[in-house]
Amino acid sequence: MEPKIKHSSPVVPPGGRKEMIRIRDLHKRFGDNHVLKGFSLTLHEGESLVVMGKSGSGKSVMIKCLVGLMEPDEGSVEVLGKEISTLGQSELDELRSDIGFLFQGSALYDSMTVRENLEFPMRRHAQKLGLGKDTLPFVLEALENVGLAHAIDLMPVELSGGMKRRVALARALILKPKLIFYDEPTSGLDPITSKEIIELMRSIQRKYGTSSLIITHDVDCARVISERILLLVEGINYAEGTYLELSGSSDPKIEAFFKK
Ligand SMILES: Nc1ncnc2c1ncn2[C@@H]1O[C@H](COP(=O)(O)OP(=O)(O)OP(=O)(O)O)[C@@H](O)[C@H]1O
Repeated sequence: MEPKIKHSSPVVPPGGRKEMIRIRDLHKRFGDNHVLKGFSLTLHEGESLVVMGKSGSGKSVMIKCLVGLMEPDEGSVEVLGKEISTLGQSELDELRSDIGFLFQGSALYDSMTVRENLEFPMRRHAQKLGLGKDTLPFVLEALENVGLAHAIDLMPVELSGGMKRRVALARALILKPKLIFYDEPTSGLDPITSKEIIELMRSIQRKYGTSSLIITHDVDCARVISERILLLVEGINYAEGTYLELSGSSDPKIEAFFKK
């Protein structure tokens, strides 16, 4: 029997869970290159949604539209109940403080210690968060969450690739964001380190109930971390379902994602 997979249709919230992200009928073109052709996505509160798509399918374009770095040609993009296209710069900045980002390459500041790297996003939002001068307890809690409290005074050059990724994860989480976006969280890591990062993402997800949007090519990451997977194919949300539903599909366009 074919698995039950939704094709190109918006998802009904399970049990009426709050919608943290709601994208509807998103279109984005660059000249003749029509990248997103009516893409829709819903992320519910506390959910881990994985988006998979081939290289060049428009995953980064979708994320940029989500955070207001790119304007959609058509469609609606709501994050935490706010329509992105209606927000001014200061409202966008405020919204971004509720979002944690873990992007490819970790992007730590090489001239700052681990502690300073973690303090950086806190300083930017200190007023909103009502933070005083003593950021150390926050930094320590964030580092303890990723098992790196002992590395607080090290420089990025002294860290392994996996440690850098863990520090970047701690930094993404230090403001206890409502939402976290992961873009290829395991790219460039060996299989054992990838597994460690995936496990950390899972434990943090459980501890804080953060809603997560994860972009990945890594099938193991998708299997372990996702409650739901959405496949972006030819500009639309081609299929969505659980890992088991999708990986058991005989549709060649779906099968292609799960072949090892
Ligand atoms: N600013 C831009 N100007 C013109 N074309 C762009 C721009 N940004 C993205 N594109 C095009 O949009 C398409 C989707 O790009 P995008 O970076 O979103 O792909 P992706 O799915 O994130 O790929 P990857 O997995 O390789 O990172 C590509 O054809 C790309 O060339």
